[in-house]
Amino acid sequence: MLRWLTAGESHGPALVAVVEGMPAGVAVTSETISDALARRRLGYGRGARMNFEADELEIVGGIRHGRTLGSPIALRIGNSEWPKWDKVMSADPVDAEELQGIARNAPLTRPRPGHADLVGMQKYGFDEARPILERASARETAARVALGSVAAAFLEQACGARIVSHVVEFGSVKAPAGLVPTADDVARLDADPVRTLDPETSAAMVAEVDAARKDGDTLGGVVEVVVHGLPPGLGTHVHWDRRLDARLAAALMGIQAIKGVELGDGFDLARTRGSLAHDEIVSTDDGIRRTSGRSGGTEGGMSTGEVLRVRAAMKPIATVPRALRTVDVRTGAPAQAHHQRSDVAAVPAAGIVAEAMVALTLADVVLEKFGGDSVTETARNVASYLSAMAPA
Ligand SMILES: Cc1cc2nc3c(=O)[nH]c(=O)nc-3n(C[C@H](O)[C@H](O)[C@H](O)COP(=O)(O)O)c2cc1C
Ligand SMILES: C=C(O[C@@H]1CC(C(=O)O)=C[C@@H](OP(=O)(O)O)[C@H]1O)C(=O)O
Repeated sequence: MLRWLTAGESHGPALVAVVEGMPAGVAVTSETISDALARRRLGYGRGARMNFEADELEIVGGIRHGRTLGSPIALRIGNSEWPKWDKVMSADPVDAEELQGIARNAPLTRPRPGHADLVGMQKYGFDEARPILERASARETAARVALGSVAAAFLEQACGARIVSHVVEFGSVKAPAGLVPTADDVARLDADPVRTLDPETSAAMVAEVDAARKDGDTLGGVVEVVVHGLPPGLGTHVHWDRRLDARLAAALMGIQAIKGVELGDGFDLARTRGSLAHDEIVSTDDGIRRTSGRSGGTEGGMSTGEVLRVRAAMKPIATVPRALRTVDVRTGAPAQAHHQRSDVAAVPAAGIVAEAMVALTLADVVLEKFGGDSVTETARNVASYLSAMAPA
């Protein structure tokens, strides 16, 4: 079983991530993890911070000479913003005079609708939003992506599964239906400003972001994560909380600003007659297969062995430049929500985070089913299961 945890604030010294339960022998280097971190910074619509901040990766433990050791893997991602925030975010008390005149220390008393500010202050007993937004911030997703890159390496080496994501909706622009990327499309998708397959759609999405920025507004969208090469039978029909689709939905819903998840054609299936909604089963030279992929690669809470396809809907960024109505919690008077530098949209980045969450979820499920103290052992167990599987 895989256990993992992240810690750290958006403007603190660093993010920290630990994963425990990863088998030994997984080939992974600083480059594997740094490349994943760099992919998360891509994407049209992100704010200034993405340009000047670097994710400073340090592998603290769990990997030696490019292979996991089977011990907990501990990663540190330094925030290069830290020197500007060392007083405001200091762990130890700072003299009031030292804080005076630091503009970024001004109390944030005008909570943003759609962010964690207000309810976080109410629940945790703070009179301003800084202590809440620091952890609610999706800066934390860098730590997940770092861990996700290790999980993705394990999946590929244990069972040949490869993960890719793409943007299928950005604001009101939709990618043409039926375009499903292969694992070899990753470089092409990463080179596209909005990580979508169709060039015309890409241009329209870029224009949509430009229009929102010009209007002082923000956007959301929908990303799809696609996994090729998963074995059938991950997850189970016997317990609600061990269904693969339920676990994927929870993992994706656990990403900041994700408000909807669907497996395969999800909500569209609800509008379709049964005769057209399901994936018919046929016998082929390649064994028993499905003729289509509407279910998204799960039936009865188990992977079918077909392509896994899961979508996540991201709401528009809450820090709207054309600030929304709120209340100044100091005075109770009507006010405009605070607005500092922010993303116009982060949909392409959310796709990379979604890949990481899917990788961590699938790695956990694969380890539950196949076990293994080394990745070689896991791979052997997968091969043995597949060779004995019937009917096939
Ligand atoms: C990659 C990524 C980047 C984000 N960037 C911002 C941002 O710049 N400004 C903002 O207000 N929200 C941003 N968000 C969304 C907030 O983190 C999120 O809305 C907030 O934590 C409240 O959580 P909730 O939307 O799930 O209710 C981002 C989310 C993701 C996944
Ligand atoms: C820093 C990241 O994303 C941040 C997520 C975020 C939010 O409110 O979620 C707000 C912004 O931070 P800031 O207010 O400091 O500009 C984003 O830049 C990152 O993804 O690395």
